[in-house]
Amino acid sequence: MRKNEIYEVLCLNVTNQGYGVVRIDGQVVFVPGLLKEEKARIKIVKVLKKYAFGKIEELQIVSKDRVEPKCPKASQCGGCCFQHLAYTKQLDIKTEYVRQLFIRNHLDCTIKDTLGMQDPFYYRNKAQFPIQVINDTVYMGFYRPHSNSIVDCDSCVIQSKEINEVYQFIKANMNVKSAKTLRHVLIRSNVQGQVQIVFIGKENHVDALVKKITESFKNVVSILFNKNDREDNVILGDSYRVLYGLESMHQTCMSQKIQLHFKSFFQVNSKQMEVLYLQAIHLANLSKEDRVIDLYSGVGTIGCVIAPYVKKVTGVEIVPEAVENAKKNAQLNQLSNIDFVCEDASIFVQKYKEETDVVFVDPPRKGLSEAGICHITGLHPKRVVYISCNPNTLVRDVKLFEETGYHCKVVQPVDMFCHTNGLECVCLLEK
Ligand SMILES: C[S@@+](CC[C@H](N)C(=O)[O-])C[C@H]1O[C@@H](n2cnc3c(N)ncnc32)[C@H](O)[C@@H]1O
Repeated sequence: MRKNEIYEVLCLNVTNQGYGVVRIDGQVVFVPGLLKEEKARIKIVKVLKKYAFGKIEELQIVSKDRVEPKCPKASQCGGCCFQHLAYTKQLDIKTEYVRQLFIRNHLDCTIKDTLGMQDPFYYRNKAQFPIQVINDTVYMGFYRPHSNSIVDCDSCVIQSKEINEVYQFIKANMNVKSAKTLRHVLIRSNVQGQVQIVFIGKENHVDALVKKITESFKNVVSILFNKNDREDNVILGDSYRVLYGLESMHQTCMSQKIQLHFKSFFQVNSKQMEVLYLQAIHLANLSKEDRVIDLYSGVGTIGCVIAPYVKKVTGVEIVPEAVENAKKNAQLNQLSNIDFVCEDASIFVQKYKEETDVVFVDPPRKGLSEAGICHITGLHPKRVVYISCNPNTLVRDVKLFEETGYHCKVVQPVDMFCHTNGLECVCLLEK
């Protein structure tokens, strides 16, 4: 097989990344956007040792599950790889992906169907728009897949309406001088419709724009400049200046008030966050006698939600601003049985000696370390509830838990990231 060759193919399956899978002379070829049972004329664009990539030239037989993407840029932007597929089928692909992962790893547990959204659009409460200036023209939008070039977008159908409105205003009023010193604009919204904006870059030339924004939008409650002159891909720098309002905004989770610093983590889908945490609480089967550890606690969202049902919660988080928020959130919600520690979670569990009934873990994508798992199981909790945004590291870690005598009973996938390849899972591990 060679680059630029044309083939007529039948799509056998779709991966969790939205790539159609075809076989040509026994070799696997991945074709972005092609759906199961579709026939197409494809062009080979890249040939590697074990597989190749193709692109659709002409669709000859179209799947009944194909839908018109709501976003005109869906096929160019790297954000949504499934907008062309009926939403219920997206959920099936996500469930099947998790099921196959567990089967391949010889893990015998119940994988439930993915819980999706009634309305899977305009759900995100956080967007990071990259900015570039090319030939004195400002480009803002999202990165193309596997690239640093920007697909210029005027709106995004998975971001909240408030984020879209403020983004469009910023884009329309951004001049070349300001844009040249910026890398990203981060915009967050909450369920009350309030908005926080963080301009990220080398120098602050946005004061005039900030004035225009605050004159035009009463719901913008916080604007910051975050200095980032790093050469790598890390979006936020260390130092910042508040340009308007405060450095935190408020969110809510299951009627708990959550103060959120712009550097702190918060689930990007507020509705599905509640679905996920309800599942986690259900699996944890909490009682008033339970002493709970909430590892990777962020701004204390899970801790604050479960505190009324248990004896005591200890949250552990590494980002100092998030821990500050978490302590404030305990006060805001009048919770006296919860405290927060600013420490690396695996170091904390290594030293911790107190009786523990339930451990919640909600780590970043890379999951837990082997030593961390060993120290968690060394506390002999009755139940571990593992929330994960990466099914691959979840499976790896579940295998390690199983080696120590904990058994994974059930995994519940929740679609937090509709139309994209992201997926959140919550699972219960018990002795
Ligand atoms: C997926 S978020 C979960 C946050 C929180 N449970 C929630 O629901 O909002 C992961 C959190 O782990 C924190 N984190 C990352 N590495 C850590 C470590 N080594 N020890 C403790 N916390 C860590 C991050 O700052 C982030 O707040």
